[in-house]
Amino acid sequence: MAQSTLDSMPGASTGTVVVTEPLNFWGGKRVKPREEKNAEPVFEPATGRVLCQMVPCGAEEVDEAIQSAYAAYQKWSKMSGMERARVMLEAARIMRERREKIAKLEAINNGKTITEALVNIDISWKIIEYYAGLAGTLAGQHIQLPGGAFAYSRREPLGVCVGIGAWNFPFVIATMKSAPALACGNAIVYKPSPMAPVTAVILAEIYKEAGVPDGLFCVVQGGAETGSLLCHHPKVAKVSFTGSVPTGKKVMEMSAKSVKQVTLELGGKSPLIIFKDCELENAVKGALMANFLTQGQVCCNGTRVFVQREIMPQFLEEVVKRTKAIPVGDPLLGSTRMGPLISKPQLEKVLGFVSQAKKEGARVLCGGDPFVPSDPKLKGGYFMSPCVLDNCRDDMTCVKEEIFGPVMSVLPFDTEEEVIQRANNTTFGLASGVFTRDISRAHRVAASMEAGTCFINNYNNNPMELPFGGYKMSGFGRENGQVTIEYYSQLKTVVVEMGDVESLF
Ligand SMILES: NC(=O)C1=CN([C@@H]2O[C@H](COP(=O)(O)OP(=O)(O)OC[C@H]3O[C@@H](n4cnc5c(N)ncnc54)[C@H](O)[C@@H]3O)[C@@H](O)[C@H]2O)C=CC1
Ligand SMILES: C[N+](C)(C)CCCC(=O)O
Repeated sequence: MAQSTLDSMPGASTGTVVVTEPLNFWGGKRVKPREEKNAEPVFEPATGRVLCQMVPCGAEEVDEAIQSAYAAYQKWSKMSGMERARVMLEAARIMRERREKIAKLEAINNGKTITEALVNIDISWKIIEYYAGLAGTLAGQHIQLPGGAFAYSRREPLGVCVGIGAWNFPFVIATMKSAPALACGNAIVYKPSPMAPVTAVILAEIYKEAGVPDGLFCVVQGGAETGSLLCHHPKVAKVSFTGSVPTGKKVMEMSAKSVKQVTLELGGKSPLIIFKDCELENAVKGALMANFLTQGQVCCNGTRVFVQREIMPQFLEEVVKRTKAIPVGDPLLGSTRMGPLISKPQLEKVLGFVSQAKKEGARVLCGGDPFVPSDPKLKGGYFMSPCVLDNCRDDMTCVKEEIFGPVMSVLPFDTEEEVIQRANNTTFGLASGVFTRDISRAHRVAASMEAGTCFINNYNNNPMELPFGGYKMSGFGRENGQVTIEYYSQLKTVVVEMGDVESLF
């Protein structure tokens, strides 16, 4: 029964799927909600139809999940890195085998295109493979001390970690948090976004099938209240959060009460700087990749596109031509390149940013309107046409705030010095990008960016080998890459005396 939603995927099309199985997972199985009374409908963004009910977990359920994770942690943390790696590689293999079904369910729940969803699932099994590879390498140091004494350090897990995720990359975020956590010997309780609750439990089933101890990866459903129960629970050692800045601050505050470690992956308003000596075709493609993946709902998007004045006309002509040509529609069709936004309120919020931009003097070169696809079943979907805004100034709302939708703001600049200053004039600092053929300038600009990533001559290329995370209010801590091991483990120093104790007393 557990896998029936997934098993129905091959024949599923937009507007047909209803998910009825329980979406919580602990103790090695799906768990029905204790009471249904606070159930919230989850909508299929492409149709506006109800996909399933999300029933938030209360205090007792959260505690049950955490206790189950703790029991699993006791077993898992005693296994060697190589033993853990073997189980994780099996999980990666199963995930790869089911990639198409998982991608379909992800696209149905999130609205991203099937083409992108497949890339997301492929990133996910690669993340597990990557951390499986690191699991066997975890080690401490041996340090010699006077008189034959010595010390060594052990890299140990933290215990039960909590992951709280956003709705834009539901499966990737669950994997990005769980894979390094498990590689280091931790257990993890994961809370998906209430708007995208259906695929985290598939990940739980895969880990279970691969052979992790029951409880090692738990899923609890819920929103702010359930999230705050997790952040306050005394048995939780660490919280890794992906989402908005205001919620990130709350998570940090709550976690501070019991001194839990925190990783925050928050929002952005990243600059993409295009110099006149760039390869224009690539810069245009880069600007589209920086703005329109997952309907523009990506934290590291380069939404402030600074273009050197001399090439502005050519850049705009090309970028508008290509933006207008983006096929918007049914996310499950292979030819679609943009699906619906996550929700009606999100669509309204993004359209609101476009009208505000117009009021403040920006010019809409294309898009920015609600979009009704010709297919009748998509009439109730949350679609909009991708938008390019020209005539933007640094003080406009659309240039200062994270829109989280398919809206690119284009700004002219004259000199390198000026654009660096303007690019950094934001409280965010997640990513940045530069297009130029001048190799020295590229590295000079990269070094000047107050951001966790700088892409040179590309954008949004974030493979799992590379640390990902923010400067300034975009958060702290890193995900992906080798360094993330540091964020899911701690060092114990063991000091060994080989002679007699020299006492001062
Ligand atoms: N930069 C990013 O990665 C993201 C940015 N956003 C931005 O945030 C806006 C709002 O979207 P939301 O999904 O509501 O973001 P959010 O930051 O409120 O939610 C993210 C996660 O935190 C949980 N959460 C909410 N309140 C909590 C609390 N008090 N304690 C613990 N957990 C809590 C949510 O249930 C969800 O799982 C979006 O319109 C977008 O602009 C949203 C998601 C990701
Ligand atoms: C793009 N990716 C998958 C590296 C980050 C996901 C976090 C986010 O966009 O909210």
